[in-house]
Amino acid sequence: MVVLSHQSTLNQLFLIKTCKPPHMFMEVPEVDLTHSQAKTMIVKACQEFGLFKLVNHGVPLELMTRLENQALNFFMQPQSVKDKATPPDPYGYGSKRIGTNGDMGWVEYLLLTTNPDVISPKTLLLFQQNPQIFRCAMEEYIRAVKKVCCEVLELMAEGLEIGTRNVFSRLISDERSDSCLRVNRYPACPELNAEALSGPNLIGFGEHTDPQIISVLRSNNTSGLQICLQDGTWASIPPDHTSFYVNVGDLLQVMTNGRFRSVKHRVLADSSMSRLSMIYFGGPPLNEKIAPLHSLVSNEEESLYRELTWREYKNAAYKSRLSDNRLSLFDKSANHSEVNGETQISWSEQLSKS
Ligand SMILES: C=C1C[C@]23C[C@@]1(O)CC[C@H]2[C@@]12CC[C@H](O)[C@@](C)(C(=O)O1)[C@H]2[C@@H]3C(=O)O
Ligand SMILES: O=C(O)CCC(=O)C(=O)O
Ligand SMILES: [Fe+2]
Repeated sequence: MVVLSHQSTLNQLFLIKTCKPPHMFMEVPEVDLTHSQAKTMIVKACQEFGLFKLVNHGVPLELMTRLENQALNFFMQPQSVKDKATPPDPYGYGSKRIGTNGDMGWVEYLLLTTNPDVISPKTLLLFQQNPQIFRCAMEEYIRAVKKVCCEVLELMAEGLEIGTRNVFSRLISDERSDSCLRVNRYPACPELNAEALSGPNLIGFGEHTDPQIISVLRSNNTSGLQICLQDGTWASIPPDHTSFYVNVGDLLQVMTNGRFRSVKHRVLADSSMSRLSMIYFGGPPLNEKIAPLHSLVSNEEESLYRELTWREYKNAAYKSRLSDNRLSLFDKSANHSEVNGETQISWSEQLSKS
């Protein structure tokens, strides 16, 4: 058994008994944003994996590292200083606790809204040393990543042969778009070293799908991200600090009527290197009605999901545990399913009763 230095019960919570996959998963689809066939490659990847690596995206490495360094400056402060920062509600600084429903991970993070009006006073208190430099780095990064995100969403619409090119991107470019930026730091955990190849792993961020439309992730060169493949096995994604990994979120699965997979993913901590990731979560305005697009549904019977607003879905998601299947709430077939002649009470019904 792995003996963690502090031996706290808390640490035990983060251990899972899977063996580390021996190899990196090298079959992750790679899409060159400037390639003439990018739209076809994106659609294929989103159907098969729900994730792809994006290269030639045009965002300068310097912009990424500037924000990364600002975040590291923040994380390197003494814990007592960080603990005085805004607790995540949901925005702010958090450590080990993810969300408010009991999920824990070997991670500390900043969760920030991308809406500049909301960024201002409260969040800026987090960055005591030089708030303006942090703010500037963040705003420039968000502007660049949002542009890439919209380009990708337009290629998705084209690839799916939906007449309206901006059917997805308009939801993110809308000034009321409810998007956010998360910066996660997974500290190295040397205590894992002894049994690194066969022993249990340390969960940095437990398995989940992202509730929004799309997520654009950039990390340093430390591995840890894994996706769940269609056969249920976990595959380790090779890190690349110059590229983005783009993954499908729940709302995009709904809008594409299940053609795109909102991919289940998780992060494992490393014994020797800390991982720093920055994820842009593209969400629509809160009042936006989300439903399968008509052009992707041949008749009403084939529509897999009922209509929802992002507000409704977000509220439900934030009441759920990380690994819950939140989409079952809006899955027409799952809600009142009968198994062996008995009506199953779905997770959503349990939720509304609680
Ligand atoms: C346990 C939770 C954390 C989370 C809100 C939730 O109740 C379920 C979804 C979680 C998630 C996953 C993707 C993003 O990291 C996130 C910001 C989001 O929108 O949904 C987190 C939420 C969070 O950390 O507050
Ligand atoms: O930190 C990472 O690499 C991924 C984290 C993640 O999936 C999330 O914050 O939703
Ligand atoms: Fe995620």
